[in-house]
Amino acid sequence: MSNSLLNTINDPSDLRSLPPDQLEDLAAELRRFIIDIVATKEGHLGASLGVVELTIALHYIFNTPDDKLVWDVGHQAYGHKILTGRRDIFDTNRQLDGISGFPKRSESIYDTFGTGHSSTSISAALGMAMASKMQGISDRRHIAVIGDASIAAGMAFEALNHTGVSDANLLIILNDNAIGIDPSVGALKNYLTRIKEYPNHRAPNIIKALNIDYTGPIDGHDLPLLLKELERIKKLEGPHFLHLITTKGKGLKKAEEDQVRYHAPGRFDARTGKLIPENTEGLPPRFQDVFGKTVTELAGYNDKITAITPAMPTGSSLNIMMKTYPDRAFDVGIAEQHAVTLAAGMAESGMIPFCNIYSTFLQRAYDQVIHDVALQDLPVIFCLDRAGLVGHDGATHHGIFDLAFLRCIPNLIIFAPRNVVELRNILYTASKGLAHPIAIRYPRGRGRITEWEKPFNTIAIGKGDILRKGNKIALVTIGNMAYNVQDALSQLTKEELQAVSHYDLRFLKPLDTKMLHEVFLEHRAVITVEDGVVHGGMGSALLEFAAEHGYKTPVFLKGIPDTFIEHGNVKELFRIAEIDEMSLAQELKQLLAKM
Ligand SMILES: Cc1ncc(C[n+]2csc(CCOP(=O)(O)OP(=O)(O)O)c2C)c(N)n1
Ligand SMILES: CC(=O)[C@@H](O)[C@H](O)COP(=O)(O)O
Ligand SMILES: [Mg+2]
Repeated sequence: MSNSLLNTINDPSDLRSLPPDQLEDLAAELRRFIIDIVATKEGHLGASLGVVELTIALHYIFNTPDDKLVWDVGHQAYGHKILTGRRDIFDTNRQLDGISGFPKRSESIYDTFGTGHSSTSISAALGMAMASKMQGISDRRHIAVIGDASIAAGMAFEALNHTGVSDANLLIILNDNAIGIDPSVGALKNYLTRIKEYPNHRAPNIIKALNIDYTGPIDGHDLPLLLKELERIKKLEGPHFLHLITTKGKGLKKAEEDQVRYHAPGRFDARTGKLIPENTEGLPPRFQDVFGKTVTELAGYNDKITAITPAMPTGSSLNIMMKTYPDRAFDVGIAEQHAVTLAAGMAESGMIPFCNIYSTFLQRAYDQVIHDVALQDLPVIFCLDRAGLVGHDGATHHGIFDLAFLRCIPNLIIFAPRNVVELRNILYTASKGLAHPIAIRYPRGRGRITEWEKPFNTIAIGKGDILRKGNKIALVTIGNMAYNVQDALSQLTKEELQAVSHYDLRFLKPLDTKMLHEVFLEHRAVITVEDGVVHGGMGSALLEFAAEHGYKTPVFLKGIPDTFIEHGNVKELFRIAEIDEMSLAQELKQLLAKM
């Protein structure tokens, strides 16, 4: 297929000059363009394919960028990027120094609001619409496009509640494909299914009941119908809600058939859609799978064990337990705040809840961790997946703040396993019952240990590990940073190596004070290495310890600097943060040369 239409569109004004009867051909070209690039460059696929017609219709009918368009999550905005001046650089999507996989204000005037975390679009677009009113701009339109899984989150409900009493010019478009990453859940999903199946049934319409004008449900792939509806709604004042039914993965048969797998499928054959299998034979397991398998195994020994995920059963591998023990493992939808307090409630009633949340999404539930869990000292077991630098999702998704924002919370134990065996053992230790809540943070992807299904061992709370002893410099790491340091050490000479100790702190809280006294008493310099922000994280904890005990030993903090780290592969990002093996080896050599 040639891109004869797509190649003429350098921004939406070019699109608006096309006659409407060419838009369906354009949709086919745009869909093919997305498939061809994502097939080799990877990224999110199904969501963008599902909104191709909507994307064209929005930019055709509305006067973007003057009219403001906000995409929720933003993983479906590839078509939007391609039509708004980024066609020729779309092959850099999610790569180091390339464009972001999400809308980003610094990237384009068409990206009105940065996203990545879900359910923000209605609030943001309502804010813009209210601002337009206050500024006397009456002809500007504001549109939020939100998915059926994202609209079920608390924040979206809060925004709808406000929208219903506002006279702002806001159009909320619900892109309802009945799936998030995994199938959508909950009573709202059931309600949406009912109104799709029986559009004329007499149950009160929730949206209308909130005083918001409702249209739909209509077929979101029917371009002429979409154009007609948007043209009509555009002329109306006040808040409106348009309910679209779409198919995630539309236009690529395999993506339509296996919507979970094709949310972000990795590499695939652009013609057939067939996945290009990764050769994983002999590779160590992913941290998430060790979590999923171990928690399921533990649940088999103890029927008080429960587990919760806010909308990430596949990503967290909790789907393993959900299959085996469907009565004790719950997907609560995109509802991180609820997930945390639900776990607190279960802990209060004597259950042993494992609450698995991606580190970055726990940011949503900070107050719940403090107010509902830690303050009441309820022994919830937080399993924080995707901690540290996650790679291509970039700044919105790196789990780099957790150590800093959790460290200041009383009662909370904080542990980072350096490998999957430690992860397995801490899950076991926590399942036996702790006196306090615990946060266990572990990274995206695979570790280095293949043999992981060993008999369980109890981990002593607050106890670090001495990995090697030297006499001049103490390296202190947490979590899988131990391996970056081990790789750096392999680059030292024998003589240099003798001067270096390596300590794995393991517990950021409570600190292993005995080990830390040894660190400060027996070395002339300390280097801390963490895959979290340096301000407030493990390095800061050691500085506080040193100050409290009057140690004057210089401490050098290595970690994520005070800037947002963008997207790229994890190795590239380690390099940027200077916590890769080369940077660490260089730092060590320079320091040793001065001693
Ligand atoms: C706060 C938050 N929690 C979880 C996620 C992970 N996540 C990304 S997309 C997605 C599903 C979104 O589903 P939906 O809104 O229906 O959009 P679709 O993918 O179907 O277009 C989830 C759970 C997120 N981005 N933000
Ligand atoms: C858009 C979004 O938030 C998710 O799709 C996220 O990209 C998943 O990340 P993982 O690939 O690490 O599960
Ligand atoms: Mg959806």
